[in-house]
Formats: sequence, structure tokens, C-alpha cells
Amino acid sequence: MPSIESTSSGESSTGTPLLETRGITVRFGGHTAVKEASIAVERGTVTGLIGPNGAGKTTLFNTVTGLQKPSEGKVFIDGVDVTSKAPYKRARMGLARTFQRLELFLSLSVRDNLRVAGDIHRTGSRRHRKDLEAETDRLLELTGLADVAGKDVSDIPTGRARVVEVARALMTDPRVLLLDEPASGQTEKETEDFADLLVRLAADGLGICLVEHDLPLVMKVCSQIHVLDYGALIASGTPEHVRNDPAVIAAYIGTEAVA
Ligand SMILES: Nc1ncnc2c1ncn2[C@@H]1O[C@H](COP(=O)(O)OP(=O)(O)OP(=O)(O)O)[C@@H](O)[C@H]1O
Repeated sequence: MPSIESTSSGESSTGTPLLETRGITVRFGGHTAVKEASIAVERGTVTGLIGPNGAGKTTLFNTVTGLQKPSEGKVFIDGVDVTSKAPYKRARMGLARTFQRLELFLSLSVRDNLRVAGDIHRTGSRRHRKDLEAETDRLLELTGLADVAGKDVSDIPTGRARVVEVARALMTDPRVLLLDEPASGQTEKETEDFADLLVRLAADGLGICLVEHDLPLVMKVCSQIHVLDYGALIASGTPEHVRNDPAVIAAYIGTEAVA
């Protein structure tokens, strides 16, 4: 991960969030999926983005990565307005993501899934190939995947395949990582290990935005949480603040308890 000088508040040296959306609105015909959503992800933190089904979380992610054009509002990466930039340009600026539906090469090994991502990101010189092998080994160790490195993704449990997606995203040297329901399909133990991994990655300087229905996980690892309901932000703050917010409790009644 490229290092950026940090302040004690976890912001980059300029005090600018690594990722910011300002007043994002997304309309699909007459339906407003996201309404004036402003969120920030700081360096060295995990920020949660939660809300009931259909609240607009994935649509907001798609807007951040450039897959979805906003009807209104702007997206900034480290203070730079990227609203009209193509997804690959945002990726080059340090933005990476995982998808709700696994988007891995199932018939390739775990190691090769990482290599492919690293190959695309780097040039083909011998020096870079050596770096690529070393980085693949480092990330297999860091993410706890070394024991399944040689197995095809189709032969490992879904919960661990989710970690492969994260490791693959890390091969692009991101500064900001967007995770869309990464714990879905994980066992309790896998989620425990995953929580540790997220905390370690953030401690290393990464800014992580976590969309997740596993609220205990969100409450455990996030320092800030944004809550969407019917496309609008109804609360933003610490886990403690969000957990006790009457609007959040009301939004979750009938779906699942706020952890
Ligand atoms: N391409 C699209 N065209 C029309 N409507 C869409 C489109 N994508 C999403 N929507 C609608 O926008 C709203 C927000 O959807 P979105 O998938 O962003 O929610 P979400 O919070 O990610 O939900 P979940 O937790 O179930 O994944 C929903 O009402 C959805 O049906």
C-alpha cells in the first residue's frame, strides 16, 4: 500500500478523507435509489455502510467506483473530483472493490487468481514478475490463505473464497477498499478471522468501506458507520451512536435487531 502521511485523526496529511461522496443522488427512471448521500472514508479506518435490503448501498458503491453515473452529486478520491472519471482511472488512483456475488476465476487456483490481478496492475518486465511473486506470497500469508494457495477456488468453502476476493483486490495496491457483503457465507470462525484481517489492514493505513448485513461484525470493526434507509442517510457516527439512534432502530424493526 502506498503510504500517505497521517494525522492522529486518521485523515491524510491534507486533512482530506481518502474517499468522499457529496450529495450523491441516483435515479432509475422515477425511482430514487440514493438520495443526497454524503459519506467519508478516512485513512486507517473501517467505515461501515449499512441499511436494510434495497436501501441503496450497492448503488452508492457502484457510483463510487464509476459503474453507475450519479444523477447529482460528486465523488472524490483523496480530494480529487473523480465523478466523470472511468472506473479504471479510479482504480489507478487506488480504489479497489469486491462484489456481493463472487467474481473469481473458479477454475484457477487461489494463487493464480491473485497473480492475474497483480499482472494486470503491473507491467510485464522480469523485475515486476519477481515483485509479483513476492507480493502474491505476502498477501497469501497476510490473508491466511497460504494453506489453500494451490487449490482451485471451486474447491474451497465460500467463506474463504470471500477472502480470496479481498486478497485479489489487495494485489492492486489500493488505498481505499470497498467491500460488498464480504462475510456472507462465512462461518462464525471465518468471520472472526476476517474481522482481525480488516483491523490489521486498516492499521496498515488502508481506508476500508464495509457494506455488510452481519451487524455484530460491523459494530466490532468500524469506527464510523453510515446508515442508509430508502436511499437516504438516516444516521452517521460511531457504533455506539448508531446503535442507539431511534431512526436506525425503527429502520431495522421487522428486519433484524441492531447489534
Ligand atoms: N439498475 C437498476 N435499475 C432499477 N432499479 C435498481 C437498479 N439497481 C438497483 N435498483 C433499485 O435501487 C434500490 C437500491 O438497490 P441496492 O441494490 O443499491 O440496495 P442495497 O442496499 O445494496 O440492497 P441489498 O442489501 O439487498 O444488497 C432498490 O430498490 C433496487 O431495486
